[in-house]
Amino acid sequence: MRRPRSRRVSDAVRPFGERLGAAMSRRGPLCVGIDPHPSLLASWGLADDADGLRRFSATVLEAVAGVAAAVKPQVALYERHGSAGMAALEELLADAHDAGVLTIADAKRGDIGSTMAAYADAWLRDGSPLAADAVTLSPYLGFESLRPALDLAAQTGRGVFVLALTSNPEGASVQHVGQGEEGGAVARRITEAAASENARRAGSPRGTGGDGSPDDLGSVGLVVGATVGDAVARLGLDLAAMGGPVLAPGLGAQGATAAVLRETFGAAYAQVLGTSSRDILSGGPGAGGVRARAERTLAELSA
Ligand SMILES: O=c1ccn([C@@H]2O[C@H](COP(=O)(O)O)[C@@H](O)[C@H]2O)c(=O)[nH]1
Repeated sequence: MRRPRSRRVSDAVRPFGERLGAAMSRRGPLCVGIDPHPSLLASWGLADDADGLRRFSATVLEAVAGVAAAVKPQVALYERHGSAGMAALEELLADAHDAGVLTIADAKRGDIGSTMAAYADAWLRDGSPLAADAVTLSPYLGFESLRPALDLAAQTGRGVFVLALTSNPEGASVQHVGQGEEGGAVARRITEAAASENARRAGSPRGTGGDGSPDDLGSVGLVVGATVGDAVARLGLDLAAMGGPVLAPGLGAQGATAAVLRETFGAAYAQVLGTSSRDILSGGPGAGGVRARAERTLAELSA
């Protein structure tokens, strides 16, 4: 039987950027990805079904609740189980909320405005069964097509992470286009659009506190992979001026290290939330093994 759900309304007064900044100051800059791949479920001795997802998710949450600033469930890995998988995701989102851990739904949504409003409603509306603290968005239909999500997130104290420079090698074929031309590369234009959005919402420049603490972050963040090498500098992405958090996947299984992350982001490092999934999750099946890997990753990111 499903247990009663928490209401999961936003705490109205505090925007996502502020809440994430506080969590990063308190716990450090780690986001743990919850990616229940079939191979991981098997190595944990769990069935590749909704019950397996539930047990996996609950163990990871228990393991990292006091360690990670946020968790990032990979929606596709719940969606592949249909409605039962999505119910398991709903439970994880509610449990994380109750445990005081911020949630970033990695759904990579993006569509024409009218449909975008429905995606926004699903992930960012108070009382929605799938409401998370933030959701990842794809700007391939144009940054402005994301308007319904940008507006609803601002209204409900939630956040978005817009794909700018993804961690996969194929991303460059789209995201680097325009480099050297007036206006710059696609990734730079997305970064500038996010900067305008954060500045408009704040009414004043946002950014880090200047003391290395993620103070006063905006609620519109970007996804920039930990594996992008010198592309941030080469394409002229001004992440400090962007003012929002930077979600950086690619640690561990995709080859990036904490040292690489520091080198890649330089002055904007205080805004960076490093995220790792498989490398930490392979510490299971016990919560202790997952926690140990999360603590090790956090120590490296905080060193
Ligand atoms: O550019 C991106 C955007 C999202 N991801 C997602 O992050 C995790 C990474 O998992 P690892 O096991 O740590 O490699 C996964 O859910 C991706 O879909 C990304 O890797 N890169």
